[in-house]
Amino acid sequence: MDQISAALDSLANQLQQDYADKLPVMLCVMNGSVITAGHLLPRLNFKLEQDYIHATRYGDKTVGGDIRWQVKPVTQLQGRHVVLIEDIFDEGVTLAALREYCVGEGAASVKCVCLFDKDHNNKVGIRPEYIGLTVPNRYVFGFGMDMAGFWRNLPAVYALKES
Ligand SMILES: O=P(O)(O)OC[C@H]1O[C@H](OP(=O)(O)OP(=O)(O)O)[C@H](O)[C@@H]1O
Ligand SMILES: Nc1nc2[nH]cnc2c(=O)[nH]1
Repeated sequence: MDQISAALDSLANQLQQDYADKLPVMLCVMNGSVITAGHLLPRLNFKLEQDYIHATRYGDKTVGGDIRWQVKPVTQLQGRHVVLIEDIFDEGVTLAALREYCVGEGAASVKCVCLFDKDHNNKVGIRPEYIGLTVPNRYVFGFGMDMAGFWRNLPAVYALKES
């Protein structure tokens, strides 16, 4: 928990430096990022707009599938500096789709702040601009991330037992 807290402080400092004068739209990527966003946003003391976007590809599974779009943001992204708030960067498929969507909506810039980066090389190519901590290449849950739909509420991060 101390490590998570320190990582959130560091991410907030970086965002503070880069976005204080940009009136960004911070998009919480539902569902997993709700806890990350809830801890990160109060650490920022500049004017911003907050909204959410909901795309998912894991559902109750531990392996990702096709992206399912659930909700697109109500806030107009045209000409805006968009910051996607993510809990975990795994293969990068979700982030690639989210970026493409925001660029397609005419965002002036799109960057991503992500609390956890999973340690493996099977990534689609893009990376979040701001990363908090690295987690091992295991299915993890807690701090917003689910285990078969449950345990998002755990205050720390746990790894599923390897079979
Ligand atoms: O880099 P990727 O391999 O695409 O995986 C990362 C995505 O997976 C998780 O969402 P998930 O689809 O599990 O939905 P959830 O947030 O509702 O749990 C997480 O919140 C990211 O959005
Ligand atoms: N809960 C959870 N969701 C993910 N989405 C992509 N990787 C993961 C993971 O390790 N855990």
